[in-house]
Amino acid sequence: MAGVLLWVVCPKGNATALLSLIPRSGKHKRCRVHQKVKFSTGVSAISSAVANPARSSEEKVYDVVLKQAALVKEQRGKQTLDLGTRTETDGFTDWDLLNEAYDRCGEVCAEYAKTFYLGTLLMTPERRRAVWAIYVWCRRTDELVDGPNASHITPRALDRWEKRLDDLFEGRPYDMLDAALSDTVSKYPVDIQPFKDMIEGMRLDLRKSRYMNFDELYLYCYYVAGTVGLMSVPVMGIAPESKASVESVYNAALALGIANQLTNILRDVGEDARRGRIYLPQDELARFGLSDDDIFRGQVTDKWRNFMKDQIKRARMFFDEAEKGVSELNAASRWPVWASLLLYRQILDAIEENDYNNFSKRAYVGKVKKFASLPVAYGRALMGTSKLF
Ligand SMILES: CC(C)=CCC/C(C)=C/CC/C(C)=C/CC/C(C)=C/COP(=O)(O)OP(=O)(O)O
Repeated sequence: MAGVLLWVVCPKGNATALLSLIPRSGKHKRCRVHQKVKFSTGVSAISSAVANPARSSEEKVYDVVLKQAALVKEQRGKQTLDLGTRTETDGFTDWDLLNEAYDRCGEVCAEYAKTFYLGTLLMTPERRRAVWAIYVWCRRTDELVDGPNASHITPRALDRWEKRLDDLFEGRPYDMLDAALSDTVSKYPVDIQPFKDMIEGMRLDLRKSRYMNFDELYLYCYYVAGTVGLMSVPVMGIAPESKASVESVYNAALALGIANQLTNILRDVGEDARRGRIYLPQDELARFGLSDDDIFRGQVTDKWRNFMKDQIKRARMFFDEAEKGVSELNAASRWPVWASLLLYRQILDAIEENDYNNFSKRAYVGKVKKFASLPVAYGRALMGTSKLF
């Protein structure tokens, strides 16, 4: 996921430091999305599900959204989370060791996602370290297929990673980083499904290098990035004063993951093609008179520009959908989310500024723009709820 939240301003150069921590391997791409109902999002999936018995990826993913929302609602019904009262006899044994594990997660987050890390410092200490633990697990999972050992990764290795996940959810962590997550999932209404789905995304990436249509791509994006949004909401928390439905907040979180992944895909078209991978809907390429060969050739033509305009428009629609939900989060969680959203969204502007040459020019947001976004994000975070209900 790279970046789960994490992802924010994660200087690429820091990647190596993480490696020591993480089992590595192949290379995959995280998210992109959509089509069917033109520029649809999860919300529209409900009505289309009724009309169409053959369920789309969005409809299937929306079932997961509903399940996650139900868990949070159940938790909201209870008083407050009982945090910080663990003793040395329950669950994971040693309190000091657990604190050390969380600190290590924080270090990893600080190393790989600096801006996001800074934002987490505004959260309550309990939420902050829970976010770090989730971040680190996603990072490690991503590294399985995206790190230096990626070429050695097999479906069996992913099965073992999933078994480890089951164990940590049952309070049997394998190592200290798992122990931090194990503790987090015992305290917050975090469900295992999005974690399993992220592993499924890694499996998909091992066996698939083409996506026939947006529906297939959407599912991939959900697996590798939408899941991060679903994992984050229970920890970030919904503002007590929010009048939005829990489902709509989850839907916005899902949309942010999808938007980020689509952006990531559009930015990395050339890099992916050099690895033989095309994370763009084949039917949409054909509709614009483009084929795989055009991607491998890497010439920016008018056909390509028109295709890209359409793809960027879709990614922005997912960002728009996500923006509606940020102000429903707990006040202290909004700033890091806004900051990362604004920064990632600007990558789309950078692709335009590069005249759609995403074959040989990497779109990036310069330091000045990055820093200029931070006060904007802060200002938006101060604004209250609610555009969602
Ligand atoms: C909007 C609401 C209600 C909640 C927020 C919910 C959250 C935190 C959603 C974020 C989901 C997320 C961060 C998905 C990961 C997306 C992604 C493509 C990360 C890319 O990570 P890297 O591959 O490290 O990125 P770079 O290649 O740009 O370094």
